[in-house]
Amino acid sequence: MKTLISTNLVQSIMAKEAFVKESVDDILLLSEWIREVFEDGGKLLIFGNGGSAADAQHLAAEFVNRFLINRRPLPALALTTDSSVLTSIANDFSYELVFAKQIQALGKPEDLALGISTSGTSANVVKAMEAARTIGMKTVALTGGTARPGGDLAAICDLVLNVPSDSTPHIQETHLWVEHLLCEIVERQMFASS
Ligand SMILES: O=C(CO)[C@@H](O)[C@H](O)[C@H](O)[C@H](O)COP(=O)(O)O
Ligand SMILES: [Zn+2]
Repeated sequence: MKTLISTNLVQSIMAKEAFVKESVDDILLLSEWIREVFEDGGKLLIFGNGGSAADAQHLAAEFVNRFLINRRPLPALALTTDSSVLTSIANDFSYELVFAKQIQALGKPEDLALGISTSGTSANVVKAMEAARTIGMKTVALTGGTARPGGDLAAICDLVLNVPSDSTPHIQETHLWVEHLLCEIVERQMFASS
């Protein structure tokens, strides 16, 4: 088990290193887009399944409450939290529409849709991105994979930050890392006095 621990740790670090090597410019670009959305009166709408649903909620909480700096609340909403909305859409229509219908209800052109999917192929995330595009929102995906980087989301999003790994847990660990990093960059750019 000690070998498993050290191997797992090395592979997790390698996933993050490979991601940064490929995507450092896109991380900075996304931080600029998020800052612009907040400064221009828009909001983040964030969604994903399973562990990525937890990420969506985690990230929204960092922006609405605070990350490292006490400052005004920033508008970010996870589309994964209202069980009445989620179950009624899934029950009456299909699970594929649970995020898309919320995007149609809440999304404005000045908003940014942030979809989180380790495969890039989850149909409900894809349909939400299509809905966001129709509204004229910026569309960004955090994804993973090596054979088809970005999966189905690659073709329909304005920006895809892909973790070049085939391990779902290590992709998720990298997503959480970059989500925290984005919070730190945006907070510093908007609120740090020095
Ligand atoms: O957390 C994990 C696996 O580590 C799972 O809950 C995982 O998020 C779920 O299987 C998701 O449904 C996977 O969806 P996606 O990342 O491919 O869009
Ligand atoms: Zn997980």
